[in-house]
Amino acid sequence: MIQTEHLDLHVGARTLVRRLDWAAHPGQCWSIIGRNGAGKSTLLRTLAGLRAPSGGAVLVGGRALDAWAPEELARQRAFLAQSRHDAFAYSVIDTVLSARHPYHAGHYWEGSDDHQAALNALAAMEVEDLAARDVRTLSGGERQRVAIAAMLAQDTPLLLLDEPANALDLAHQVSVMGLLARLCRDQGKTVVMIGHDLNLAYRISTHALLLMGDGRWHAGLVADTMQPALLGDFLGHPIDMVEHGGRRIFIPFEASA
Ligand SMILES: Nc1ncnc2c1ncn2[C@@H]1O[C@H](COP(=O)(O)OP(=O)(O)OP(=O)(O)O)[C@@H](O)[C@H]1O
Repeated sequence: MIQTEHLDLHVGARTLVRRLDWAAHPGQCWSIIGRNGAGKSTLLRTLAGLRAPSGGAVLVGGRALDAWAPEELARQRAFLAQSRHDAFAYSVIDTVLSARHPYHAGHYWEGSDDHQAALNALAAMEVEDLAARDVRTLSGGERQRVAIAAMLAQDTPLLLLDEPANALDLAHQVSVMGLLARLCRDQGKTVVMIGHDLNLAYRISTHALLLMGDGRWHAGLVADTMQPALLGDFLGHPIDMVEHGGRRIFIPFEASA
């Protein structure tokens, strides 16, 4: 679905990612893991086509990103940014309906199918009762769920999400992550997301991409990559792990007080 060939990412004099050869296939759910400033958001924005690579290439469906027309690409991948600023008084339903725009080149696009798709997405995120609200009046967690609903309404095979669990309470973190896992497992979607919660990432991801922030990276199945020694190395902090009821639980070591 998406792959990189010898991808380099530089910011200023720093190399964040060096020669990344990586691919995410339908049905796979990838977590990108690394410490603050390691380059996770820069990489995700590059995968979305919002930032040019410093070297190498990103391919979606086997075609270089710049070979896709913007509207065509918007039918292939949806992107959830880490933060957003709402300058205007749009309603929640209009915000989600606007995600249907790629399906209506040059035509009136608020057809009944689109309304249904938007309402279904709002219901999946448990925010259907907010449909008429001005987005500027929503709480942080409600706004995040509306943004994810818009991604669902965009109905793309590839979803790129920068910290989807941001601002969500515990119950919604678990339900949103569970939904993303089901989209991969049951509908063959490809999910690539950034997250700082290792336990949540391990529960729902099939694969992980670890970034060191100095060019080095490590990619593979979660069972192989999400190992305490490797995670501790990439996160710059020692991590312990316990197996409990078939689950792995990661615990950061704490110096005794
Ligand atoms: N335009 C820019 N000019 C200079 N430095 C930049 C620019 N954009 C990003 N950086 C730097 O590149 C590094 C990577 O940033 P990025 O946002 O990708 O990190 P991240 O891994 O997503 O971090 P976090 O976990 O804090 O969200 C950071 O040190 C950041 O300050």
